[in-house]
Order: sequence, then C-alpha cells, then structure tokens
Amino acid sequence: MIPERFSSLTFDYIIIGGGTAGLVVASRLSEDPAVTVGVIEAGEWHASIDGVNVPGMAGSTLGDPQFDWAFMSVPQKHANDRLVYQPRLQSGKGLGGSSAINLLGFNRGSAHEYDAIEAFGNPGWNWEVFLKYFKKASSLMLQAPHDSETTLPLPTHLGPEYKLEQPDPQWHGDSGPIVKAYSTHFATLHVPFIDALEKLGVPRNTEPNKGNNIGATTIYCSVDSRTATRSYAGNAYYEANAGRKNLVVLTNATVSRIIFNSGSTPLRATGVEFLNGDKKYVAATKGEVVLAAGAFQSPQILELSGIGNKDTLGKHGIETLIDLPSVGENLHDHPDIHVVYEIRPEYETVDIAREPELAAKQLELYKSQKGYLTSALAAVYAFLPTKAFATDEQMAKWKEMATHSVEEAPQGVKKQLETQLKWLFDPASAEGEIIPFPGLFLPSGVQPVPKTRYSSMLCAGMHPFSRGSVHISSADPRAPPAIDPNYFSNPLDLEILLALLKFALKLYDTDPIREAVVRRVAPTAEESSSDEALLEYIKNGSGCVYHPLGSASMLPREDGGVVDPALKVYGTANVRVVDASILPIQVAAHIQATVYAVAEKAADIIKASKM
Ligand SMILES: Cc1cc2nc3c(=O)[nH]c(=O)nc-3n(C[C@H](O)[C@H](O)[C@H](O)COP(=O)(O)OP(=O)(O)OC[C@H]3O[C@@H](n4cnc5c(N)ncnc54)[C@H](O)[C@@H]3O)c2cc1C
Repeated sequence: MIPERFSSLTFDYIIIGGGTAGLVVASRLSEDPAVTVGVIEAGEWHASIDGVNVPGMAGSTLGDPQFDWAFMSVPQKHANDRLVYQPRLQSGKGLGGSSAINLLGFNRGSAHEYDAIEAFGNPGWNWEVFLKYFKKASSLMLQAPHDSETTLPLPTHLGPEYKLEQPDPQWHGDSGPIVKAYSTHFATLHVPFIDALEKLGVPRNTEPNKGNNIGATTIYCSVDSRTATRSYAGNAYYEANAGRKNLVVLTNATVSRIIFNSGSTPLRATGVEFLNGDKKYVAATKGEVVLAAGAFQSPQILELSGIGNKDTLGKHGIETLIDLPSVGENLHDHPDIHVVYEIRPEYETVDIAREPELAAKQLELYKSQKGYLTSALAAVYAFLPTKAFATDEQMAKWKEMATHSVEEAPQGVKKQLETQLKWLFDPASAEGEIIPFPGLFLPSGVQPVPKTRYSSMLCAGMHPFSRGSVHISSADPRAPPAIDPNYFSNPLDLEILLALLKFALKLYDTDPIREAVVRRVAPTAEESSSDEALLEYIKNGSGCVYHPLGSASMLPREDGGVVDPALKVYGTANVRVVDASILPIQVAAHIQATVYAVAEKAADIIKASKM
C-alpha cells in the first residue's frame, strides 16, 4: 500500500512497529473482520532473504541497516568509556522486527520471575497466565523432516543421545503460530558440554519449561523443523494472515509522533504522524494506538509525542503533554562477556562457513534439510544459581553489596532490587547463564586464523543491579535515541560476570571438553593474569545478550511505571505500549517467548476492553 492511501484511511487500531509484538497484536485484533488494523513499520518485508529464513545464517544480517537499526550506546563510564559498539545493541528493523534477526533460542524464565511481575502491582501477570500465553503463541514440533507424520514421539535420533526427554504437552502449545522445535543438527561439542557441566555440579534439566530453568538444557528454537526455516512474527503472524482485507501494513514508514486531541483529559490519540521519504503523513484512528516499536524506540516515540520527563522534552523544544519522568528509565539488559578457545580440527564447528568449499557443501546439504544450516547455532544453554559459580566468600561480599544497593535505590527500583537480592541467594533462581557457541563468536573481536576451529562461550548476568536509560537525543525522529545501559554502574554486576567468566575457564579445563581444547585464545594469559586483569578484560570486551527491556515499565505510576496492567500509558485514554519495554524486570531467559506472550495477552486485553 502507498502512504497516500494509508493516510486516507481511518483505522480502529494503528500499530506502530511491525515487529515481534506488533504483528502478534495486529494479527489477533484483525481476526474480527469488522475491525480495521493499520500497521506502520519503518523497515521492509524481507520475505525471501536467506539471512532471515535459513536458521544457520542467523546473525549474518546483524549490522546491515536494511535489517538492523545498529544503534550504539553512549560512552559507558564504568566500562572504560567505551561506546558499546554495534553489533552489540541491535534492534530488528522490518516486518518481524527483532524476531527476524534474532538467534532463535526459544525458552522461558522460571515461575518466580513471572510471579514477581504481578507482585510489583500488576494483577493477572503471573506464571500461570504467562504459561497460558506461551502455549497460545507457539506449537511444539517434534518431527524432524524425514520422520513420521505425527509430532510424537520424539524422533529416536534426537532422544536420549542428545539428553532430551519426551516433552509433556502440559507445558507446550500445539496450535500457536510460532513453531518451535529441537535442532535437527547438533554441534559435536553439544553432549560433551552437558557432561562437563554435570561434573562441575550443574545438573541436566530436560524440561526447563515448567517453571524451573536451572541446569544445563538443550533448548527449543524458533525453527520450523518441517521446512528448516525460521519461524517468526513476519511469517507466522503476518504472512499467514496477509490476505485479510481489514489488516493493512505500510512498510518503509517511520512514525514521528502520536497526535493527540490536546484538550482531552485523559489525553486521547486521534492519529499518528509518519514519514516516508521527504514527505510527512497522518493516519487517523477512531479507536486506539498500540505502540510496539521496541525497548529503544517506544520511549523515543512517546517523548517525541510530548509524553516524558518535562525537562528532557523541554531541552529539545517539545511541548509536554504528560509529565511522565519514568519514560525511558529502568532500561536493563543481560550484560555478557565471552571466552574463546581454539579446539582440535576434527571437531565440526560453524567456522567452516569461512571456507568456501565446505560452506558450499553445507548449502548443498541444506537443500535436502541436512547440515548445520538447518538449525540454530547454539542449542545448549546452562542457567546457574550463584552457588554453582561463586565461593562462599564472594557470596558474603555480594550480600553486603546488594543490601547496600537496595538501601540506596529510588522507590520503584528499590522493590525490584529487594526481589533480586532474594533471588541472588536462592538455589532455585538462575543468576548466571553460559551459552556454548560452536565456533568463533565474531562479536568477541578475535580475528580468525584460516582453517582453525574454535569454541566460544558467552557468560551473562541474569538480574543486573545497574539501571540505565534511553531518551531522545534530538527532536528529529530519524536521529537515533541516546542509549545508556549504564553497565556496571552497580559494581556487583561486574563481580558476578567475573565469577561467571572464571567458571567458564574452569569448564574448558574439565573433561570431556578439555580433550577438545588446543589453547585458550581469549582472554589471553596476560588478560587473565589476575582478577584485576580479568576485570579490565570484562570492561574492555563486555556487551549484552540483546534483551533490552524496562524502558516503559508496567508498574504503578509512583514506582516508576509508564503503563498500567492493561498496558495503557498513564494519562492517556487510548495509547498502549506492547513490546519488550513494558517488562519491568529481567527474566533468566532469552526473551522472545516472553515478548510473544505479552503481546498475546495484550491482544486479549484490548479485545475484552471493547466488549
Ligand atoms: C540480534 C538479536 C538476537 C537475539 N536473540 C534472541 C534469541 O536467540 N532468543 C530470544 O528469545 N530472544 C532473542 N533476542 C531478543 C528478542 O528477539 C527481542 O527481545 C524481541 O524480539 C523484541 O520484540 P519487540 O516487539 O519488543 O521489538 P522488535 O521486534 O524489535 O520490534 C520493533 C519494531 O518497531 C519498528 N520501529 C521502531 N521504530 C519505529 C518507528 N519510528 N516507526 C515505525 N516502526 C518502527 C522496528 O523496525 C521493529 O520492526 C535477540 C534480539 C536481537 C536484536
């Protein structure tokens, strides 16, 4: 559709951002043919791009402005003033948003984390309810392409050999749009990692989806194993419903602000202004505006529209319509650091992608749905309570640091940190994650030596105590927002990463992984010569797991909330935020499944509000 036509229409709902959450809401609301839904997306529809569809090519789109906003952070004061370099702060662009470029892990946090969201003042947002929506959003596919027609039982070649168990349908949906499946291809180091972790006291968890994710786990991926392609919001929620006459999607259009009837109390949105090329347009709504532009740009659009901290808005010449200082605050992600090892050449790794002959062979194999391109690259994760990677002495020190942080924190964040303090010493709460990656993880910055095989490991803190912010840097809607994750402003986060990093080094020194190792590449001997040296290594090389959230938190207004439990922006009559930004606290998981669940529930809330 052309912008002129789009702007001539009046919709029941305008959705800003055709990303992960936006397309869920659009598809669910347009189930009713009497309801009109217009989606405005800044990027394109990448329907037939290999970098999006071929699971083993996930990551190849990162940094490419067609797919990736490729933001950079502001200099990070507590990480040696580094601008946390892209591709470390990506956010997807195009239909499907981040679900089109993410790394396909599809998992959940533990029950107590979702229950905490409710306890912060959000009735109806607890584990039971999340479970209902996890199931509604996805279908479990156990069938490998060459297996029988039924989805059960688990194909034998994926069974006990890979430390998997037969899933219980109690925990998994069977008719949701996103297809999740086990990898059909596993890296040769998959089982050795699980075995080495077990030797270090980390148990296997063969069903982490029932509310306790502690342990080493073969994870599901958002890959349709019947076709060996990515399953994401773009194809599962949008493409499947693209023929609906009442669902209209406009791509290549950047929303510049929400337009309000300025005399109204609460403030009522009447439409949305957007840019296409040099031209400005307005699309009208007689119902609601759903802001689903992601954790960086939803707060940006609120501020451009006059909702935010009046001092911030004033600085950029924007009239304040609602003084809501929490907009853009409480931003946090999972901070991470990596290690890289050279491993023996007989181990198969994705490093072969750099060798034209072997890469071509994999492309050939992919045509018959074989080889590593059929699957997510990292298929084993381990979630660790602190006692698995920290000494008693460290834990005693952390307790003091965390208690002090709670005392010093402002009101809303205080409640979050109080909860995190409890989790820090709970053996059932995952506070660290390690992800073995079968090859050289390029964001590590290590330059590959030709024909060499690598194993990398990402170590991530799950509940950081630091909080950052994202705010407009200019009144120009095309200017990127100023993203300040404020990493390590609370030094406890640095200490936790240090302990995790040392655990990872110990793991590579444990059989059966040790047998595969030729040498350690990063950190070097010098970088690991002392704890101080390792702390510098972290400050110089840390990034995040691409899970920004919290920047339009669902919390009581006095606790730093931007939206209420119906996801309505405080002070507005008809504007909701539905995306990762509403999650007030991190869960120990990769968050796409949680974002899909948020959006599914949001769609039900919106539908019910019209009854
Ligand atoms: C590189 C990467 C890897 C990841 N890996 C994993 C993983 O393996 N497993 C996992 O569970 N999670 C992963 N995640 C996280 C997960 O994918 C995201 O948290 C989730 O998809 C965010 O969904 P969202 O709806 O909040 O935002 P998005 O999906 O990012 O959607 C926002 C949409 O809004 C659009 N938009 C923004 N501003 C405007 C504007 N002004 N006008 C119009 N449109 C606009 C964007 O283009 C985008 O399409 C990863 C994320 C990234 C970026």
